[in-house]
Amino acid sequence: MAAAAAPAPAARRGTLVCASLMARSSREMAAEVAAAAALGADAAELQVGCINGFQPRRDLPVLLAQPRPLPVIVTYRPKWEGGQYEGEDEPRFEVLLLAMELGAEYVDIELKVADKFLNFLSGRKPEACKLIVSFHNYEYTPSVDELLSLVDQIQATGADIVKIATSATEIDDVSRMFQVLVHCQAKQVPIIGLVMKERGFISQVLCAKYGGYLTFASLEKGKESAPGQPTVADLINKYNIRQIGPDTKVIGIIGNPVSHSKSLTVQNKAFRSVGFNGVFLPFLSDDLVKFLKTFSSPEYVGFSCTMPHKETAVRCCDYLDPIARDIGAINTIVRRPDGKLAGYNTDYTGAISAIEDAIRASQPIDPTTSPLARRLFVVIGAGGAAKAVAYGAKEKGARVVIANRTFARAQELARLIGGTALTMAELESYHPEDGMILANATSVGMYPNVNGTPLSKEALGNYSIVFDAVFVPKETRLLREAAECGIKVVNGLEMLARLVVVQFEFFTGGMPAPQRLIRDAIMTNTQ
Ligand SMILES: O=C1C[C@@](O)(C(=O)O)C[C@@H](O)[C@@H]1O
Repeated sequence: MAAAAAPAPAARRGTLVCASLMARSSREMAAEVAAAAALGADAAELQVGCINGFQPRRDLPVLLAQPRPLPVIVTYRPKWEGGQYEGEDEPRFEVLLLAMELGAEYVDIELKVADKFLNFLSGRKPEACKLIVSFHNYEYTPSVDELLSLVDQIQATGADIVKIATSATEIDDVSRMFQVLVHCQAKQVPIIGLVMKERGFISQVLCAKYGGYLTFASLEKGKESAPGQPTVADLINKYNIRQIGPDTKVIGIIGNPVSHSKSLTVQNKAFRSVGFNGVFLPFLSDDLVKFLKTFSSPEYVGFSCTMPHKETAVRCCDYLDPIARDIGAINTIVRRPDGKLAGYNTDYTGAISAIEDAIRASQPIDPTTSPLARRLFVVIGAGGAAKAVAYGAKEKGARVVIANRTFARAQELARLIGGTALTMAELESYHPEDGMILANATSVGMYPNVNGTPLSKEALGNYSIVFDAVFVPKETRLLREAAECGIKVVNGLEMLARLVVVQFEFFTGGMPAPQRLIRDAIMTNTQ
């Protein structure tokens, strides 16, 4: 999105969090409304077509009985718009009218039949009930012009609230919806504008930044009414949607996959703890170049890059940290105030400082020099992570040895950094001196292949420290066997905790990171 400016604070009201409910009976749905209220939702959408054997005169009074824990939207979606109802329009209109008469705060009607519905109502809509006129596209997101024309068509029906829900085929689609939200905000048109499906996820959170009237959420995982919907609890507790406003800075992790990343929980928690007005989101994207072009406005201040973008990211930056340039991979991008992108590699910082700290904790060492200086440092692997660890160790003055299954790649990396290469067979008996450090920078041993290990237990006895960049599981087979040999181990979470701290400081423009909180969240959080 070429810089859709966020609306002025004064024009903004809080975006409502609405639990969209699809229970099979009216009692169950009424209980879910109460559960949604307990989770902190502001409203509930009652998808009455999901109720088995729905009998409006029996079920609506149950659902709309006063006092109600939350204001409700009554939706009775026909099959032709992705719902369950298969009959004629008129009986459905009768149900919506009954819902209005029973005090529903909102009723949803599809754009296609909105005029017909209003004719049917002929003035019988109670003043207090707001009419949402909705349009859904379950396949794609139209152009901005087409979306704006839909807004006009919906407004022309006399709708109180415009609702447009489209689908994302790529994350960039969402930016068009944001432009529509901004346009409507300026014109004071209440709009629910969301992009469904996994790649549209950020729209459900960031609509709060762009003045969306309401966002939908599920009561719990598995109960989504639309693909890619967040839970009420995640919107409120993980993404801090109540704190999101026009000035909120946007940060996130770009990659595929990204939804597993611990950074989502940890960075948002850390932002909240220091009062930083930012939100950290999953940017599920296969095209980094396009993503950075699309989300180029100044409030998108930082990005964590993960697979498969760490190398492409180097080419996207206007400025590169010198070591990151040597490594040829970055995992952190910061947008500078002049709009230029700066790239850093915090993987190597995280890994190297985790190992240094472990050495410092076990022996008194001159704090002015690195405890890695002059040590023999063996790296297993020759990919991006290995490059980062090897460059980091070299920079600290270690003598670096690279071992890799494909020996030619070990030789190439060794040549690049000025080290030595070994075959994996040679590594088994490699023991030129005591006090060596071993770092696994391959994915061997990572979940689900937890039985894998890059080096035999017998060979581990040659080292005084063993580090594993793998952090799922926390204790890999390599680390377990090293510990059994009495060797000091450093796990990948130690690296992650440190790299996330550095990323936090980049993303917040230098705020001191809440290190204890980040560490605790990384060590305990299972996601
Ligand atoms: O390896 C990692 C972890 C990470 O992917 C995450 O899930 O937080 C983020 C990356 O920037 C980093 O290099």
